[in-house]
Amino acid sequence: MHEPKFGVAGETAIVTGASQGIGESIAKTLAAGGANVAICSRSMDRVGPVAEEINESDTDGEALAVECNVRERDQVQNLVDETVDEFGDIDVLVNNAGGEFVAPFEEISENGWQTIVDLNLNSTVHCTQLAGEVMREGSGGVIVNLSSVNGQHAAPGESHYGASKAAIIRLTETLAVEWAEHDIRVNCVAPGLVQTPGVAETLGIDSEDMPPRENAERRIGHPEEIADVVQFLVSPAASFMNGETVTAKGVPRAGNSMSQDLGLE
Ligand SMILES: CCCCC/C=C/C(=O)SCCNC(=O)CCNC(=O)[C@H](O)C(C)(C)COP(=O)(O)OP(=O)(O)OC[C@H]1O[C@@H](n2cnc3c(N)ncnc32)[C@H](O)[C@@H]1OP(=O)(O)O
Ligand SMILES: NC(=O)C1=CN([C@@H]2O[C@H](COP(=O)(O)OP(=O)(O)OC[C@H]3O[C@@H](n4cnc5c(N)ncnc54)[C@H](OP(=O)(O)O)[C@@H]3O)[C@@H](O)[C@H]2O)C=CC1
Repeated sequence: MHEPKFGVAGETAIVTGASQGIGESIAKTLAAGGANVAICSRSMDRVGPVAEEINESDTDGEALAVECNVRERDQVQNLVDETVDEFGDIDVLVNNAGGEFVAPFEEISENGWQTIVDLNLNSTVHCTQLAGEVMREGSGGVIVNLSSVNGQHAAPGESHYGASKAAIIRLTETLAVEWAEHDIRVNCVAPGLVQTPGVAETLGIDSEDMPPRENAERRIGHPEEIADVVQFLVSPAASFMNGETVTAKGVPRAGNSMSQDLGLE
C-alpha cells in the first residue's frame, strides 16, 4: 500500500516575511506539521510574537524569530547562521517576503524601481544563494519562491512588480536544473489576490472592504490556501515536481490578474 507523504516533521525551514499575511500562515502551517521554523521580518516587535505564538502552541515544531531585512545580504547571512546555530541545518527555504506599490510605469522613479526589484527579486537571490550553500554542503533541500499571477499576466500599474515576479519564475526554472544534482528542488507559487494586511495597505482599503471571498466570480484567497500549497511543495509528496510554478487564483479564467479580481481592468 502506498503511504501518502505530505509531512514535514523534523525538517528545518526558513520562512521570510513571516510577521503577517501569507508568510505568517506558511510558518504556522509548517510548524503545525512538525517543522522547526526560522522566521524573519524587518522588526522583532512584529515577528517575535508570531514565534511566541507557535512556541506556546502544542505544535511539534519550534520557532526562532530573527530580525532581518532580506534586501541586505549581510542580514540574510546572519539569518542563515542563526538558523544553523539553533536547529543544526536548513532543509527548506520559503522566499515569501515581498511587496509593491501601484503606479504607472512613467511615474516610477529609478529608486522606486530599484526598491521593488530589491525587495522581490534580489532578496530571493540573497536568501537562495546563502541558504542554498548550506543545502548544497548538506543533504540537499527544497526551495519555494513566491511569485504572483501578476508575474504571469500583464496588469496596469504593476510593471516593476510584474517584472520582478516574472523573473522569479525563470530563476526558479533555471535553479531547478542547475541544483538538481545537489538534490535541491526549487518550485514557485503564483497566488492571485489574497486577503492580507499588505494588500489592504497597498490598495489603501480595509481588509473588510475587499470584494467578498465567497463571490464565485471574484474569489479572493485566504493566506492558509497559499500555505497549504507551499506545504505540499515542501513535502516528499512533491518529490517529482521541480522547476514548476503552481498558480493558486481561485478562478480558472485566462488572463486573470489581481487588478481584474478587483474590477480595476
Ligand atoms: C491591483 C493591485 C493588486 C495588489 C497586488 C499585491 C501584491 C503584493 O505583493 S501585496 C503584499 C505586499 N505588501 C506590500 O506591498 C506592502 C505595502 N508596501 C510597502 O510597504 C512599501 O510601499 C514598499 C515596501 C513597497 C516600499 O517601502 P520602502 O522601502 O519604505 O520604500 P520608500 O517608501 O522609501 O520608497 C522607495 C521609492 O519608491 C517610491 N514609491 C513608493 N511608493 C510609491 C508610489 N505609490 N508611487 C510611486 N512611487 C512610489 C518612493 O517615492 C521612493 O522613490 P524616490 O522618491 O525616488 O526615492
Ligand atoms: N496578498 C496577495 O494578494 C499576493 C501576495 N503575493 C506575494 O506573497 C508574498 C506575501 O504577501 P503578503 O502576505 O500579502 O504581504 P504582507 O505585506 O501582508 O506581508 C509581507 C511580509 O513581509 C515582511 N517584509 C516586508 N519587507 C521585508 C524585508 N525587506 N525584509 C524582511 N521581511 C520583509 C513583512 O514584515 P515586516 O513589515 O515586519 O518587515 C511581512 O511579514 C509577497 O511576496 C507578495 O508579493 C503574491 C500574489 C498575491
